This record gives sequence, structure tokens and C-alpha cells, in this order.
Amino acid sequence: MRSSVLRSVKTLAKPAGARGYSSESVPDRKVAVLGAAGGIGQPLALLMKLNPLVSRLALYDIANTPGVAADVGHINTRSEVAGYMGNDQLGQALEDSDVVIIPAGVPRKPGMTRDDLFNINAGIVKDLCSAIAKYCPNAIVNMISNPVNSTVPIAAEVFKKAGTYNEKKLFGVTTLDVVRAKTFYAGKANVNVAEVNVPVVGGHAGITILPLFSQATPKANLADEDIKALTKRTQDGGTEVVEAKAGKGSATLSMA
Ligand SMILES: NC(=O)C1=CN([C@@H]2O[C@H](COP(=O)(O)OP(=O)(O)OC[C@H]3O[C@@H](n4cnc5c(N)ncnc54)[C@H](O)[C@@H]3O)[C@@H](O)[C@H]2O)C=CC1
Ligand SMILES: O=C([O-])CC(=O)C(=O)O
Repeated sequence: MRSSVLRSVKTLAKPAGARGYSSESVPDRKVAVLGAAGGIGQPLALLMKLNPLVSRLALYDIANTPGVAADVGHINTRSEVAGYMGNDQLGQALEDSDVVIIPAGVPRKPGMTRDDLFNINAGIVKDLCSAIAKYCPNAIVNMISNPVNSTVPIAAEVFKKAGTYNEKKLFGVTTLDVVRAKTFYAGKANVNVAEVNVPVVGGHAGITILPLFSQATPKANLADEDIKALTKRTQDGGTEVVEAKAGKGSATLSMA
């Protein structure tokens, strides 16, 4: 992630006329993070602030956004940062957004499944998506809140009811499964992780996560038992972090 950010910055620095963006040609883009003061929200806000494609960054949460916005806002990159707190300011946070990223809600504790978060997070996601339909109906929406396998369909239903649903603009964020599959594969195959590619299909819970190690590159002749173990570790990656954090939440840094 860090290296791709740096690569983008270098691209921006190329003289006008060279291939890639000149700084003048980078369009204005507003990104809103909902749940911005949380374990994922804060490092995500940092990464968005470092992203040269972002020109306005709206940080929304029900608490603590003034501090996060003040802190992130001191970073010397081009985007303007604003913090919004509480439901009264949600509309302002969302207005004109091109991309909305949602890590709002409760994370799990040891012994819980992602489905155990459904009751509380479904309501949060429903309310936030109703506001998105109202204030930025054309935005791309990236859903992080768990259980992703259910929160994405909830978002779709809210948007359908509002008449704003666009299947090309609603995403469940499952990139972390790819990140884990690549890391674990590189370790087992003893190859450079930067060169590894592993397709992962399916959903974002247990056996619905399907890493296709048979299609991984660079090719490595791993034994069936190794592939089984890698598959299981990828499927249980979230639980591995939840247990290691021992009640202090789930993956935040690898997620952001
Ligand atoms: N898709 C994925 O791969 C992953 C998803 N997650 C999920 O992301 C979610 C957030 O995780 P963390 O950041 O670790 O939790 P956290 O508890 O650290 O942060 C959540 C934030 O959401 C805020 N929030 C609660 N209700 C809100 C509302 N109505 N509007 C706006 N903000 C609200 C809280 O104030 C808090 O700041 C959890 O549901 C977790 O399971 C976590 C890791 C990976
Ligand atoms: O496992 C969890 O609860 C958080 C998550 O989705 C992950 O780390 O993949």
C-alpha cells in the first residue's frame, strides 16, 4: 500500500507532457469516511490523506472526529480535511462525495462470529446508506462494516428502495482476504511477496472466502496439505487477529 502511494506521488511529479498525470490534470475528488474515528477509520483517514487523487476528505463519526481531523489535516498533502460529528452533520459530510467508505460499527471479540455483529451493524449501515441515497446518490460506496456478506445486501436494498441503486457502484471490501492470501502464500512458497498474485473469490466469512491458490503466481509446487492449510489460514485470518488482540477488537491496520 505504502509503495503504491509513493509511486503515485512520483507519477504526479513528472513534468507535464510526460506519461501519467500532471498535477494540474488530477481531478477533484471528495472521499467521505464514515466511522473515521475508529480502529480502521483512523489509519484509513491517514492513507486517504496521503493519496494524491483525493482533494477533499470528510471524516465522519458519532464521536471524536474533531481530533482525528485536526491531526490528519496537518499532513502536507493536497486534500482539504474536515471533521463531522453526529447525525446532524452527516448530510454535510456526504454532500458532493465521489467515494464513501464505511468502517462504522462494532468489531467482534474472541468467540464471536461476524454474524454476531449483524443486529447492531445492520441498523448503523441502513441509516448511513439512507443518508448516502439522499446526499450523494451517485457516489461509489465501499462497505467495510461486518458482516460484509449481509451489510452489502442491506445497502443494496436501501438504495433500491430510494431508486439510487447502481450495482457497479456498491462494493463489499474483501481486499484483506487477498492481502492475507498473498502474504501466507509468499511465506510458504518462499517467493517475493511483492510479485505474488492470488485470486480470491466468494464472500468475507469463513468458508465463503475462497482463495484460489491453484491459480497463484509465481507458480510453486505446493503439496495438497500445504494448500489446504493456506486456505484455512486465509479463511480464519480475521479470527487469528481477533484472538491475538484478545478483546481489543479485530484487524485495523492490515484492513486500512
Ligand atoms: N471488511 C473487512 O475486511 C473488515 C471489516 N471489519 C469491520 O469493520 C468495522 C469497524 O471495525 P473497527 O474500526 O475495528 O471498529 P471500532 O469500534 O474501532 O470503530 C468503529 C467506529 O464506528 C463508529 N460508529 C459507530 N456507530 C456509528 C454511526 N452510526 N455512524 C458513524 N460512525 C459510527 C464508532 O464511533 C467507532 O469510531 C467492524 O464491523 C469490523 O467487523 C474489520 C476488519 C476487516
Ligand atoms: O474478522 C473480523 O471480525 C474482521 C474481519 O473481517 C477480518 O479481519 O477479516
